[in-house]
Amino acid sequence: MDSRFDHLGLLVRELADGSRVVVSRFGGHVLSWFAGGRERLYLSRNAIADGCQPIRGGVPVCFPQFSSRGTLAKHGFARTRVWSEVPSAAADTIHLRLVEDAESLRLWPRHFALDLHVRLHPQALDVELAVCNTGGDPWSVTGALHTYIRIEDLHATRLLGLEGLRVEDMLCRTFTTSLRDSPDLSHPIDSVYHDVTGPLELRDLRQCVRIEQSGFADAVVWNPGEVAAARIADIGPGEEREFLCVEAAQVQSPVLLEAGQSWLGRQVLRIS
Ligand SMILES: O=P(O)(O)OC[C@H]1O[C@H](O)[C@H](O)[C@@H](O)[C@@H]1O
Repeated sequence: MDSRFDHLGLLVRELADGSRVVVSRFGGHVLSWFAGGRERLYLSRNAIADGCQPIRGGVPVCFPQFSSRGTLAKHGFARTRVWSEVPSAAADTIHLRLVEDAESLRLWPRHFALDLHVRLHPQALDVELAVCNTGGDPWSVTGALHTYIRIEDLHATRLLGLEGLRVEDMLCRTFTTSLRDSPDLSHPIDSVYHDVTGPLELRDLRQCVRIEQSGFADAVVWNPGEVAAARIADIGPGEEREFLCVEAAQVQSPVLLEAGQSWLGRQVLRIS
């Protein structure tokens, strides 16, 4: 990891096998996961590290709104807030918390606690997001763990395990059933797959990453493709071929939490 992000409040865990995770308190954002001898997450060479704007890459937390499906800023505010570190008894775990403050209450007048646990295992990264309604009235949220997986070459990548699922193509604005064994990654993709239960498998020239999720009902697959990526300032030239976003998400059915209720969502990446 380069030093651009050092001022954001970085937390690091390392294991004896050389694996390592780096998490920023700004955004509650996993920036890097090094495992099996190489980096497994994409972090843009042009990522903005000004402590105000979202960081392009890693695992942004989208909360309390997914994308532009609501009145808040795109993907909500959690990815641009400074989270607090909570001491963890487990040496392999980073625990961060975000609760409401005057600014969040102005944007979204709800009392909440978000707890992010990032656990590093020898061949796996486990990211868990707990959402608690700490206020007196019910509310609902959408959101995601917006994971950018680093790949060798998008055009030689396949994402398996989505066949037969209901899919919303957000580019074509259609709902269909996914018939292919892998989505077509030679074109821009922005799709929400519903009711994901089984593991997904991302395969490229050098790796196989197994992606498991629980709590989150949906998986969003996103890559802007060459033309749109060229218009996104914080994606470096040609870098769109170096990542595929596979997001554990709650999009179709917002999570409704009564006062005092909690919800838990998790995504586990495992290399082999
Ligand atoms: O550029 P961002 O605000 O980080 O959003 C990046 C992307 O996130 C999700 O995957 C959405 O489905 C896309 O529509 C969006 O473009």
